Amino acid sequence: MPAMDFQLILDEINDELRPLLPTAGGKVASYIPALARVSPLQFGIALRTNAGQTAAAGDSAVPFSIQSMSKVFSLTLAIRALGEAMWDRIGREPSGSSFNSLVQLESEHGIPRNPFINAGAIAVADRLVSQGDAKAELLALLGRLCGEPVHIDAEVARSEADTGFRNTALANFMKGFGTLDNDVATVLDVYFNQCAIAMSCEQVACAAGYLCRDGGHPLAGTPVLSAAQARRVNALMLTCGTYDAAGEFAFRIGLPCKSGVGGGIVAVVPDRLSLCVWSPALDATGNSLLGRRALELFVARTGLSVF
Ligand SMILES: NC(=O)CC[C@H](N)C(=O)O
Repeated sequence: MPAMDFQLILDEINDELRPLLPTAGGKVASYIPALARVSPLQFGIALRTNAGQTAAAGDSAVPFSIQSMSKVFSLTLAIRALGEAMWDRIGREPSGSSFNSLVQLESEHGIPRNPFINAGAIAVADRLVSQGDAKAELLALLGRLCGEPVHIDAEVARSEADTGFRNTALANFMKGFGTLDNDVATVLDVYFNQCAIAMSCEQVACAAGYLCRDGGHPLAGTPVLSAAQARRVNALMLTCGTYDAAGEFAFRIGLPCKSGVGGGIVAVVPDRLSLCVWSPALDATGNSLLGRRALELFVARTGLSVF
């Protein structure tokens, strides 16, 4: 099989989608004021192969708010620290509900369906708070994974905290059920700050590289997770990573994906490559509209999919 020209493929996707930016529709996440100010007229895509080859197009070097893509990395830290015990109070089923939904928590006794909906990620943040300085550890992990320092956008973090009424409700509700060990304000501070980490497509594509390498560090090769743990994170990304659009993503794209309301989507082709696409305008399920289209085009052009 001839080697694929990934740079050409990403250039073609950028050329095809960029002209659609003004008319494609979708909306930037307006419930977080600092995100509402981001221009929707941006599109970037980047990938890194297991051989270390990189390709990138469009606004691939522009840092953006990684938002819920951070949940992959916080889950990774928690699995590293706790192993199987990580799952004592967090489920592994798709929710079929929106990312910030409260509705299942009541009948399910405060146990969040999975670690990628907000409730689940807040419960993961609680586990990390019990382990030490969660914010510092997350920044250190991401910095090591992409080989460059990353930082928290303080304005976005403040904005999230100022308007995080639903997340505060989720955390209090879980605290009432005994799902959280630590105080709500401390846990939410970690959650809001992890969502406010700023990274570019190129950095995220590199950082997620352990998920297509059986858990091996993308730059150093040392284990970040075991192969079995990495496989499970990928399974959760496929089934739960894009919330109530996860079935549609599996159907149309067929790759483990994790989205964020900053407009980023990180995707994994196991044993092959990791990629990240970013465009801030979101569809009704909170997933990047053109990001999804870009992944569909990528899979159609390359034939790469887990199915
Ligand atoms: N889907 C997301 O990216 C949601 C993250 C966002 N910070 C929130 O809590 O609402």
